[in-house]
Amino acid sequence: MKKEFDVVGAVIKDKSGKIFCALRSENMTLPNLWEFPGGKIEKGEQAEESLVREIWEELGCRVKVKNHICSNTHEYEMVIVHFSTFEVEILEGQPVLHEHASSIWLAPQNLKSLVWAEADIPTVELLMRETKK
Ligand SMILES: Nc1nc2c([nH]c(=O)n2[C@@H]2O[C@H](COP(=O)(O)OP(=O)(O)OP(=O)(O)O)[C@@H](O)[C@H]2O)c(=O)[nH]1
Repeated sequence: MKKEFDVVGAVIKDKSGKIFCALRSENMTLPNLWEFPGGKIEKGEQAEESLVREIWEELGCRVKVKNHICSNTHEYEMVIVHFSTFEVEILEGQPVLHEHASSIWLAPQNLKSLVWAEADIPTVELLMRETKK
């Protein structure tokens, strides 16, 4: 049976509405794919707590979790990921890459220029649709 994980991802926007996108490094699972920073929810944690912890570990900044954006389940070859994204606001500091290979701030309409982890596509599409309204 495939392992299943609950995973949270952060949608961080700058003042102009650009979104922070992070590139998974070669030594991570799903290497060289773009993602929303975040990670697995650990036992006993709420989704929001995990996101605050993961962003601190991965990007070294303090964030506040705002609204829920999207939840979906994606079945990869090896694992099943239950993925939820939230908009987060940076309270202190600026993202510094501790684990990712690269990062870029992109306007929502340009998000599809990157190759995303498959579980992230529903969030990407929702963010792109929102800006067209
Ligand atoms: N952080 C994050 N993980 C994602 C996204 N999309 C997605 O499919 N995942 C998957 O969800 C899982 C989250 O793991 P993680 O980023 O916490 O990685 P980890 O260090 O705990 O473990 P691992 O990299 O050894 O699996 C990975 O299997 C990753 O491939 C995303 O946007 N952000």
